[in-house]
Amino acid sequence: MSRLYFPKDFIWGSATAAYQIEGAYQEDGKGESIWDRFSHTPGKVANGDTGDVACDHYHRYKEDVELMKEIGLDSYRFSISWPRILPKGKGEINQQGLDFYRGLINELLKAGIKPVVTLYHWDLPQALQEEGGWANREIVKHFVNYAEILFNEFGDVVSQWITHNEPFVVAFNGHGSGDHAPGIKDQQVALQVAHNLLLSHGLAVKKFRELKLDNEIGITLNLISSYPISDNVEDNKAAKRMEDYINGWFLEPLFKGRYPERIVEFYGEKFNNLDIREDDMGLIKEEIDFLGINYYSRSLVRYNKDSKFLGIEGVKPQDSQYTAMDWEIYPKGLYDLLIKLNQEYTQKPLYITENGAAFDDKISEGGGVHDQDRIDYLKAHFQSAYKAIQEGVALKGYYVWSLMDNFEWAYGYSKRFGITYIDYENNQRRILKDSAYWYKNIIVNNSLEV
Ligand SMILES: OC[C@@H]1[C@@H](O)[C@H](O)[C@@H](O)c2nc(CNc3ccccc3)cn21
Repeated sequence: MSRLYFPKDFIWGSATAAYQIEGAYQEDGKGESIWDRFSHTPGKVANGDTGDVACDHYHRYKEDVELMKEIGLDSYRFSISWPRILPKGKGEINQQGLDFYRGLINELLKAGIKPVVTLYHWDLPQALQEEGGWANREIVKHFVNYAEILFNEFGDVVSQWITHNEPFVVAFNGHGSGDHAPGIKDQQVALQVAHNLLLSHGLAVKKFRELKLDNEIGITLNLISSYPISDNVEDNKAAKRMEDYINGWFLEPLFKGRYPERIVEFYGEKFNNLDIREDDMGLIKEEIDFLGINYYSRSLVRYNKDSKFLGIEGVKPQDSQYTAMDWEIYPKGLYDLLIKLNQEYTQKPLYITENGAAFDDKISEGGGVHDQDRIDYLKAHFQSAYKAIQEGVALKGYYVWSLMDNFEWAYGYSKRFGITYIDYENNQRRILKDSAYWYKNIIVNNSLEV
């Protein structure tokens, strides 16, 4: 056996999001979010699950920081709930909301764990949705107002800020397919939402720079590596369209100040109808300090002239392994993605802000949770990250999704991504899974045994 040693200042962390773990959905002045509304709408979430209680993190955050300390995390990535801070999305500030996050951050700092804050992880205040939400360009100033409140409140204790988590999902799952809140099914709206999200990101970064804070700011994108099933021209073009659809639509504006031409042509009138103003692309391209990457799996495609989705048909190799989300396990895709980002987009610091897998974890008779499949998944992806670092990619940290099992959006509590098991039938009891103990050893040694 040999050991792969990561750079001495490499950051090992874990990540969560407010709506997925906090619960206390109506407590201490919190306003309604679009996910409160969506999850309470019959038929939207598996088994009628909601985030009303979730992991009850709102009341158990001190216990949860103790878990992070036991695992030995260097850093913890979490999101702040906009409606906890501004119940109506704007106007009056809810001091109890600020107090909760102050308490959490204080516990993290006492434990020597770096707080990394995601400003927006999908839980828009419902009151803003009722004014059009992300489809209404007015939202940009409300987001910047919200961000400025947090920059001023926590700018001296937060290590890094992430403006948005996965604008692709907010736009296309929330406003295209409609399987995420607010459940709109309109590609034209989805494209406008994507643009307004990017614009809000750029203006929040601009505000951050004006405040002259000495921490860092970036954005997190869900990115894939896209491969053709054959080397024929049409399959290759289909794979490129897939990459432009998921990756390019956000990477190109953020780093090159333009939308990817291939897909712009495909969108045609829907693109021409967008409200894009003269300075927008320059504002979106405001320089960031790092890029966050959420990687879970690859995309393998073939051209299908009858496919209404970009002429693309997904392919699932029979000899591959799959997670409980039916996502192909493909660690090489992480390596290929990191190399491509370094070569084609940025040499800025990169962080894996999410990587992990859902498996059907069970509590064993001995009381432990033996999730060897998750250990194998993480080990293979850590090896891909290591290889990319060895080849010069400025990968500075890795956040395992997730610290604990949680509310998995439209899947409710049916999918478990955590390195900590949540026993929903037993008062949300926390049980560190074998993967947590395995991860602890990686962190202590800052190396991977292979
Ligand atoms: O699905 C697991 C996590 C989810 O719990 C996080 O909140 C979210 O940031 C997240 N993003 C992805 C990757 N992107 C994705 C989003 C929706 C559908 C399919 C993939 C996976 N995950």
